[in-house]
Amino acid sequence: MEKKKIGLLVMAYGTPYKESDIERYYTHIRHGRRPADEALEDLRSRYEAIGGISPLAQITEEQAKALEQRLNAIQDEVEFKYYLGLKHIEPFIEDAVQQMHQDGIKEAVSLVLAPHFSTFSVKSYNGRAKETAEKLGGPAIKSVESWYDEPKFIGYWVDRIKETYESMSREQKDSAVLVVSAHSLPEKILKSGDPYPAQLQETADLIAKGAGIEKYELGWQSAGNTPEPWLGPDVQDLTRDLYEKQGYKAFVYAPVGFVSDHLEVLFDNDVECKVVTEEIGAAYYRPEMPNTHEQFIDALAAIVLRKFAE
Ligand SMILES: CC1=C(CCC(=O)O)c2cc3nc(cc4[nH]c(cc5[nH]c(cc1n2)c(C)c5CCC(=O)O)c(CCC(=O)O)c4C)C(CCC(=O)O)=C3C
Ligand SMILES: [Fe+2]
Repeated sequence: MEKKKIGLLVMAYGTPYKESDIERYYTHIRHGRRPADEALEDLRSRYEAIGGISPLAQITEEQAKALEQRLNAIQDEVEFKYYLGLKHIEPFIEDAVQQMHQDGIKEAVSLVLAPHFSTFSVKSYNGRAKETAEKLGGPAIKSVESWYDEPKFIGYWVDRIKETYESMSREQKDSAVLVVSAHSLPEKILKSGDPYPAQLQETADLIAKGAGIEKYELGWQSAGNTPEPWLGPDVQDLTRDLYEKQGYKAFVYAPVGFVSDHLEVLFDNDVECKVVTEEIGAAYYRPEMPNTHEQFIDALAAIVLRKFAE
């Protein structure tokens, strides 16, 4: 008998596919307002600094494929079929839902490739998916809201961080600090009781406990360039501040709000934070991002199956 097909809607931020996509991508992020030339040039130069374009598009696709494969390997009741839905470039979330509908998919599970819930990010991804499905009359979508405390996801970071500390000299290890971070958001999210900061704190506590790390700090990164206040401390400022107050000799960055190698990590951590650690003469460490690591794909599979069974 043929197995029932279940849509696996994998959603992610999206990135320009080529240099000439940068302008329309940035315009989409800005809700249709074209960025000023200077801002556009700034973004272009950051992509330039990480090799011209981001590896994110390819990694996202590989993650979705690996997750589909894993889900179909660990159960044989249904067949999962992945659909990629991006926030700021095609295939958009709406395109993916439309495709599931056309393919006759009646049930789907949606997952955002970002662990922490916020009204700014995950809520809008899931909202766009559900709204499109309602308009079309299907599929029925079960949405994962957050997975910041999934044991296998925590386990991924615990293992990477342990490996990192084990690679250090005794002297570094004795004066090292772990900086756990996520993308900053405008401070106004706090007024509506957004769970985002508390979820990051919990991820950090779980990872530190698992890795047996006592010295760790929460940081925010990649804040937007707007006049309103954003959540802080920013990871660069935090690095300087920690060095001045505690004299740490090694900084280990775990940007756990992200799951792939992309601009925010390859530039905001690997270039910008590194500039600061070099300035103060401290060692810079940034463990590998989850990408398609087996342990991480396993974590995602567990999360999807649990949601599907609800
Ligand atoms: C919460 C959050 C996540 C994590 C959750 C999730 O993944 O959803 C995330 C991820 C990402 N953000 C990314 C890229 C960008 N985000 C921008 C701007 C913004 N992000 C915001 C929020 C988030 N962003 C916000 C509130 C703005 C300001 C918009 C405005 O109100 O104006 C801008 C504009 C220029 C700039 O500010 O740098 C760019 C280029 C890339 C792709 C990198 C690549 O291409 O490799 C990724 C994975
Ligand atoms: Fe962003």
